[in-house]
Amino acid sequence: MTKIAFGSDHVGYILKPTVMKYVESLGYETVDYGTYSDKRTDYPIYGQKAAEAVASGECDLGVVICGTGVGISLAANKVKGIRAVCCSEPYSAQLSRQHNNTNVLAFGSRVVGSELAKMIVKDWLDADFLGGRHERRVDELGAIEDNSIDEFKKIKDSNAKKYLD
Ligand SMILES: O=C(CO)[C@H](O)[C@H](O)[C@H](O)COP(=O)(O)O
Repeated sequence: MTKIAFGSDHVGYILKPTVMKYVESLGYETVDYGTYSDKRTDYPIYGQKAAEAVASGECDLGVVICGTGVGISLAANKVKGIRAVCCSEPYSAQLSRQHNNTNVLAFGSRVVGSELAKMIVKDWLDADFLGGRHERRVDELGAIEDNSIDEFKKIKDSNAKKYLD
């Protein structure tokens, strides 16, 4: 069963249980990496926890929530191997999976209500990475992260079959 890591700060905590319950109703397993109350705390802590669960393979994907989604998405993206998207509508969520192979979704409980949050999560989870030319670009993101972009460009310029699209 696909396992989804959840993380939030105190503001995202307001929306998190509703979204977790909905994701479970879709047939996914969920794991809550905190925070576990509305006591003021800091989003980087929980963005990192959820992102590391995805990066390590402990979970398959992650959903992180703060006030706007911005701060906690920034935190998640600091973890190697994480491609976190912050969005407030389903279209970007879907395309972020199809084109960018995102593995963490972020949004803000001060920005979206529970019903729109459910739509965003469902469209994100339902979408699949399209590969092809998009794979080259995602690999390029990884090369930047690994500080190996020069090596990557050699592979790309060699017209490696993988990147002919
Ligand atoms: O919404 C945010 C901007 O990214 C943060 O993630 C926090 O949720 C927000 O800054 C918390 O604000 P508070 O005034 O400390 O409750």
